[in-house]
Amino acid sequence: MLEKLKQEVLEANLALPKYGLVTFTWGNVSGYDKESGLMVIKPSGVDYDQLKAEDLVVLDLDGNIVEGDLKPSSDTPTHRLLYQKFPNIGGVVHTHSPWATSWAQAGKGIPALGTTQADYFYGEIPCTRRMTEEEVTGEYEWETGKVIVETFQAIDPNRIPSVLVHSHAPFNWGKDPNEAVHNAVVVEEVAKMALRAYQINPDTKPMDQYLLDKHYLRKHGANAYYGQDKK
Ligand SMILES: O=C(CO)[C@@H](O)[C@H](O)COP(=O)(O)O
Repeated sequence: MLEKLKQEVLEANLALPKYGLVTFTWGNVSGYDKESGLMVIKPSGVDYDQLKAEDLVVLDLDGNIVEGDLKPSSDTPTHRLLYQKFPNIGGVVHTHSPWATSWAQAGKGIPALGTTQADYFYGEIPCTRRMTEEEVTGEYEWETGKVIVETFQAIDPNRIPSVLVHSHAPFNWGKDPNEAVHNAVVVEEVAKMALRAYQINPDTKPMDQYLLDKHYLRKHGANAYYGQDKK
């Protein structure tokens, strides 16, 4: 199981430059196996074209390294907390993809303006509040996870599998690393489309609820959870 998860995480990290989501090493993907309680994440600062399965770091959700010689991604605490707090997810992606990061820097969520977003997100992709000086100077990456979880108190993370961290960049998730990367690509695309829509028409309004329902619920079902559309 762990070797399979490592391969999935390796391929998902290699997909980041392939889809234009990263510059240098500004991104990381992890995967989580609920049965073993172990996660696998990219090592910090390693170029994607140098990355090998044996470089990946295996940890438990308390942050204890179980396997791997390299330093885990600096964002590991954020990934850990999302796995602890968001049941059903098995993959997390963090990038500084430029269009979505522009919305995060502006402190604005991405409204659902069209069916491209509605096929993956049941509404607006939210932006967190600003982090306090105490949070930033404290256990920063852990506190980043806490601000994300706080943002989802009234939002179902299964139905909106992405967030923009204010003044930082997007975090995305899914049932596995591959789906998390897929969602990260969609966020970058809808971020670009939304900004252009507002440039064309500053008075652009969010899409109608009936159209959002049609596209999201047709694809995910009324009680969809990752990997198990409830009938
Ligand atoms: O958000 C940041 C830095 O602002 C990090 O995500 C880096 O962009 C990647 O860090 P490593 O995964 O290489 O530690």
